[in-house]
Amino acid sequence: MAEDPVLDVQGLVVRYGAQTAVDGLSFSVRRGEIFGLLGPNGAGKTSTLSVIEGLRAPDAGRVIVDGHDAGHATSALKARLGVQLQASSFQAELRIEDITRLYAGLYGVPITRRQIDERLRDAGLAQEHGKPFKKLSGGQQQRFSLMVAMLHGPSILLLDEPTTGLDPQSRRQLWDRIEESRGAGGSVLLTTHSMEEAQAVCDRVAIMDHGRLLALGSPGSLVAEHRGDPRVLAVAHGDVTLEDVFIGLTGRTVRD
Ligand SMILES: Nc1ncnc2c1ncn2[C@@H]1O[C@H](COP(=O)(O)OP(=O)(O)OP(=O)(O)O)[C@@H](O)[C@H]1O
Repeated sequence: MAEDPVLDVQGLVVRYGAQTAVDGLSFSVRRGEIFGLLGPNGAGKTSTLSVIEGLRAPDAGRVIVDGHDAGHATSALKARLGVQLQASSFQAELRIEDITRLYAGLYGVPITRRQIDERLRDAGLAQEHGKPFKKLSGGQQQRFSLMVAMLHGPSILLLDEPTTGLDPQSRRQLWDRIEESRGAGGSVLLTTHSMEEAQAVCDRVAIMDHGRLLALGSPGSLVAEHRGDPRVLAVAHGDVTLEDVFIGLTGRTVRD
């Protein structure tokens, strides 16, 4: 029998006044899976994440995170979620070892000085432990925020465009760390505009637009399934790629 998914989104609807941002979206993330939520600007990805995070109540449908209803943002729900904070959320002047202690306290995870050193070392930040957050490079800041998001051993990590703005080296390093978290039994839901990234790290992806699901499957299976689609062939240059499938299904029009 299939295991319960770590995240189950069923018939999700999110509205802002008269505008429907998410329009009956359903998908689930399996345990140990890296799942990519893909869509053009304004497709509804961030709105979906905000319900999963318990920041917004769904207007319809339901979201279950590791057995907990995200519609009731309880501490049990928050304990199951790892949310990567934006750089601007961290206290820029504080040393990163102190920020680590602070967040461990917020998450209710007792942490010793030695454990802080270990966490920072595992994130490749051993030399930086005494530096204020603002003195870290962009790649170091991303690695640090990923480490903080995982301090309490969440069931699923939510990463909203985790590698935007990183150089190729830092991007690869972050991919390695995302894959390591799967090795440790964790699950990941990430959004990205990089089809290369989706292809490299995601076990399965959902392509959405206008709040609706257009396609779901492994990157390889989506390419195989859609390689004969005239909309995809019309945009392909040579061998059909995931990006061709994405543009074929969502259209060439640039979104605001
Ligand atoms: N707080 C809000 N108030 C009103 N409309 C909103 C709000 N947040 C998002 N929207 C609208 O809802 C739609 C979906 O936006 P959302 O941010 O979820 O998309 P997205 O897929 O995350 O886009 P992007 O890739 O640009 O981050 C858009 O049309 C957006 O303008």
